Amino acid sequence: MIEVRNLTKTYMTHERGHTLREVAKNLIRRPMKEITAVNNLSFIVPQGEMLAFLGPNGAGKSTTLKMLTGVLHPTAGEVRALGLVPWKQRREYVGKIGAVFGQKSQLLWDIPPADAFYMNKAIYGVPEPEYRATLNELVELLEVGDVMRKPTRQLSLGERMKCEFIMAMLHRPQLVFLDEPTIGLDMIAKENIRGFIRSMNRQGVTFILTTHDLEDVEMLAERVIVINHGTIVFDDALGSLRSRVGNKKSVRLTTEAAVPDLQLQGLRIAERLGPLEIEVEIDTDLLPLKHFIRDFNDVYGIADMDIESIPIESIMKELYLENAEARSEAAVTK
Ligand SMILES: Nc1ncnc2c1ncn2[C@@H]1O[C@H](COP(=O)(O)OP(=O)(O)OP(=O)(O)O)[C@@H](O)[C@H]1O
Repeated sequence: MIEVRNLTKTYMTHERGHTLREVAKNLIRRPMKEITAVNNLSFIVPQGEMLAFLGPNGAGKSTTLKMLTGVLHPTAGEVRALGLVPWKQRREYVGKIGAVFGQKSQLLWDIPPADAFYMNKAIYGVPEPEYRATLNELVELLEVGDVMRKPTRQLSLGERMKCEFIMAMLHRPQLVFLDEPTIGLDMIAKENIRGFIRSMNRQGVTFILTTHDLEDVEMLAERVIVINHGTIVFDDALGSLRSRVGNKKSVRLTTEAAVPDLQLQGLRIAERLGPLEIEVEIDTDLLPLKHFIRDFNDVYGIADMDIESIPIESIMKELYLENAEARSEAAVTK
């Protein structure tokens, strides 16, 4: 469905200079600097997949998405999506894809979503019976029958996001790009939107999701691609992201005696939350939980304890840091 091969994008920007002298000099002759935002990306997304495309700020996600949606021309490489080259066959391509950007609205502030939907019907040339059937299905799924006739500016953020999804899905796109689709929503609205995405995915719609909300990723994605500095640092099933860091647990403890700074294999003190409260990270392959609990109880007295799997946030942080360390080592050996 989507085939990306050696995709690269470099931007040319003006160098500003750091010192006053440099800034003054650069006013006369502005030297150019090349930034490689996306560096030789290759991956395939099969039809019906729910892919999370993640990375820290500045990793190159938006640049990649802009090329995949046909907004930007790449510097090098190829993309074939739905049988088309996005930036070359843009008109035909946009008729087949959808996009929801949590921070950008496709609705019109002063008119009700119902009217904006009708406008989209005309833009995409959706025949009346198909439009009615799709609209009814989506309105029922998202429960927006009443709200879609109010002016958009009167809607709550949750109601508006549901309408944004209807707007994006009315022409029945086979491929949908989501950028921070649940940003700012409360838990119930988030769950509604996620349920809707899952039900569309069950109908065969492919989703590419970019987000900094890792709960969205855990609730939705089957596969995760992580990029950093424009290159892929991870591409596998969501489950493998967890197993990558081994069998680690996060344990929050309240003890009767203070726990000193320990050097114990398989244990890392992650945070001191109070004089008798700490959070530790345990690699259970090196330090089995039952040994940890027995020994800690004997020495410090466990008054209370909470054990959880390492949150996906920590796994991602580790992945980003690992990559940064590898890059700085490579820079030193150059
Ligand atoms: N139009 C542009 N001109 C010059 N540099 C750019 C331009 N757009 C992006 N960049 C640079 O390219 C790199 C990748 O940016 P991009 O916006 O793709 O990252 P991102 O992963 O989407 O980040 P974020 O999560 O913060 O949105 C950054 O270093 C950014 O400063």
